[in-house]
Amino acid sequence: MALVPYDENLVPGLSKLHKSSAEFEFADHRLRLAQDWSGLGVAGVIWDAAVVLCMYLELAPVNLKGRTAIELGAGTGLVGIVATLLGGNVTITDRKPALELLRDNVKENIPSDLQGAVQVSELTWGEGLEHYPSGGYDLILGADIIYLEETFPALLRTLEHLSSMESELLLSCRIRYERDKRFLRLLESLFSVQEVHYNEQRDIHIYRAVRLKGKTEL
Ligand SMILES: C[S@@+](CC[C@H](N)C(=O)[O-])C[C@H]1O[C@@H](n2cnc3c(N)ncnc32)[C@H](O)[C@@H]1O
Repeated sequence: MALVPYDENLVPGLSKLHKSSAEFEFADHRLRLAQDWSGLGVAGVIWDAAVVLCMYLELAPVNLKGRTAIELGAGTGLVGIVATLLGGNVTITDRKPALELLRDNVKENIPSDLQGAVQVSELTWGEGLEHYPSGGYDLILGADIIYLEETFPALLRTLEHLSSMESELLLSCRIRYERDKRFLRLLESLFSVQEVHYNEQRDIHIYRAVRLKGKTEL
């Protein structure tokens, strides 16, 4: 449950200019995450999709215990941190500029006995995928990562590379534009996609996807 959920409506205002922090309570832990809009833009703040995905992971029957998970486009790392606290072995990823803040947030919010269950690493969609095990993750997580049409083919390639027939993909997002729906249709070329949750207050959808049998080519 979020103690002080991030309010996206504040972004166009003063909060844009400053570094700040946001507090949450998830998985019986009090979390305090640093944000840095001025330095990192969209990667430096916590989006509603992340908060709603954490609520879903905590309350819904998503089993993380002992499972391998990877978070894509993690930004400040809230989802990956909560997934680790819920028992997952989690790789939290984003582009290089976001990694310093991510590492700081992981260090601050994951107790020392769980630090071995989490790693932060660079992953720009579609690049250097050979560094990540093909089909190597039980759970692939992404909050508010469907928004740049030019990244859609690389994002889909990344999801294909990371997933096996047994993997589960959970994507949370606000549908802002037609192009967001276009990505979901693209996703359906390789995955069976189902909406499993809608948070009306925050207008956030969560989609669960599993690989379609026999579909391996883009
Ligand atoms: C809207 S933010 C969401 C951040 C975080 N998941 C959240 O919900 O709070 C989008 C994230 O996707 C990342 N991103 C955008 N394009 C990317 C790419 N080509 N490869 C990897 N990450 C990317 C950004 O760096 C940013 O962290």
